[in-house]
Amino acid sequence: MNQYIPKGTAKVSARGLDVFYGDKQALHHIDLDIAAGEVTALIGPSGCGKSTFLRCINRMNDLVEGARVSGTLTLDGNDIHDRRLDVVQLRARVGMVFQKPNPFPKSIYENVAYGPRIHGLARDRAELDEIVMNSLEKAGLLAEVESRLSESGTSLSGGQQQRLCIARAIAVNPEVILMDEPCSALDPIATAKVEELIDELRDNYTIVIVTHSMQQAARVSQRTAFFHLGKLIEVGGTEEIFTNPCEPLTQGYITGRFG
Ligand SMILES: Nc1ncnc2c1ncn2[C@@H]1O[C@H](COP(=O)(O)OP(=O)(O)OP(=O)(O)O)[C@@H](O)[C@H]1O
Repeated sequence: MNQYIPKGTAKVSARGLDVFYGDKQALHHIDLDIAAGEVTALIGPSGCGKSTFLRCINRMNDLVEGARVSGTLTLDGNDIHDRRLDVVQLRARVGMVFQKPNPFPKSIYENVAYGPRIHGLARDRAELDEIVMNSLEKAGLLAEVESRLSESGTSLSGGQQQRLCIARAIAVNPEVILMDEPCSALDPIATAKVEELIDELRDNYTIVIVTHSMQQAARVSQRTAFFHLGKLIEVGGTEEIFTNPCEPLTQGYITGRFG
């Protein structure tokens, strides 16, 4: 198999990762390293386990009744299933952006201020303001919302709401950002803006994105991992995966023979 091992230490590393939902095994013995400062795309047909893998990284599967994970998964070499690990802290280090933009029914300002406030990241209102403004700026949204920070987050367009959710994730200084089909509810222009943003963010964050769009994976990622029926079939440089994959299954998927 085309096994990608990053040159530096992997930011996130899975070894022999199995995930079960009740009796059903959703992931089989996944070995995958995710490098810092890159965008890694997870692709594959519906139900192949992409979202399941993504949700392991911030232990969102803990919230799914009957879900069971075995094998090892590390963040900076530390086991994320260590009993002593604080899951709230883990989810601050590993932020998540979902398929459907899900701003809180609060003001634009409060959407971004919420995380830093509960994590005690600002000493006073001025510091909080600075975090909110910086996060909106990094998410490419500040110019559009600066004059309406007290309006509801839900009053924004879908694309703006998704960038607000990205600002909300950034506000707690994450190291990794997980994105589960972040553009599937957006029109092409909003999608292009989010993709541009992903490219800008990769200098400072490790990004893992699940996408059904191979064009999107090709545009935004440097590494692509192809899953099929709960197994990792192949991982490699994105260009290589899309032009010269090693595995016939990958070839079949990228050429649209199944999926
Ligand atoms: N909460 C759950 N309870 C039971 N089974 C689940 C649950 N979530 C996912 N599964 C099953 O696990 C397998 C992997 O699902 P997952 O959502 O990870 O796949 P996916 O590749 O992200 O699919 P899609 O592209 O359709 O979102 C599927 O067979 C799915 O039915």
